[in-house]
Amino acid sequence: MESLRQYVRDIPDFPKPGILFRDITPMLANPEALTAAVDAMAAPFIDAGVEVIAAAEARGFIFAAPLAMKLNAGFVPIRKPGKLPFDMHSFAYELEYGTDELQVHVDGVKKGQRVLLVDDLLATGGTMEACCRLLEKCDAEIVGCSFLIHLEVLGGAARLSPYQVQSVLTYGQDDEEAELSIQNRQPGPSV
Ligand SMILES: O=P(O)(O)OC[C@H]1O[C@H](OP(=O)(O)OP(=O)(O)O)[C@H](O)[C@@H]1O
Ligand SMILES: Nc1ncnc2[nH]cnc12
Repeated sequence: MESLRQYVRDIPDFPKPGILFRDITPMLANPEALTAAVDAMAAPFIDAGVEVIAAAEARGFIFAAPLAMKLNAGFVPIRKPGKLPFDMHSFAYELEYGTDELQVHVDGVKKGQRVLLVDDLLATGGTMEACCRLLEKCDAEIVGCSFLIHLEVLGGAARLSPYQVQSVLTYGQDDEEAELSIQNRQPGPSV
């Protein structure tokens, strides 16, 4: 599965200075890589009795619908303010690069339904923690959280410690340091 890494492009200083952005658009553009990513995100939960996939917009949606179809589950959108038309639960949270708020319809998930939460990437965990809080307000049973990418150094997994957290690609301290040193390297003398 490490071969999927070649489809993740690193963009320094996006969307703010100091952020190393992990751009998954090359993976999305490749049919084999996209299929492999969805299959790997679903695999740990194939026999988990998942009834609903829930995910936050926008990048979470990309993986949520194919995972729902693969696991024979429904899909419940978690959206940013001003998008949902019916009564909703809300939760405000902090991001790696800002603050935001998420909402879900009060009847999106029924009491006791088994929900798998999905997102492209786990950084600080603020987004996924907000999603978990929203589903707890619905009295859902959270089966786990499935990510394509986990940025370990940002400590997001600890915020999700009550739940089973799975990721396909993990970027640790060594990856961050190696990539930062490449970005900072000065051109050497030509020989
Ligand atoms: O673990 P965290 O620190 O919360 O960061 C991870 C979240 O950040 C990104 O979404 P973003 O809010 O940038 O929105 P987008 O999906 O609309 O691009 C990403 O898709 C995750 O949802
Ligand atoms: N470093 C990062 N790269 C891509 N998406 C992100 N969302 C939060 N942090 C991110």
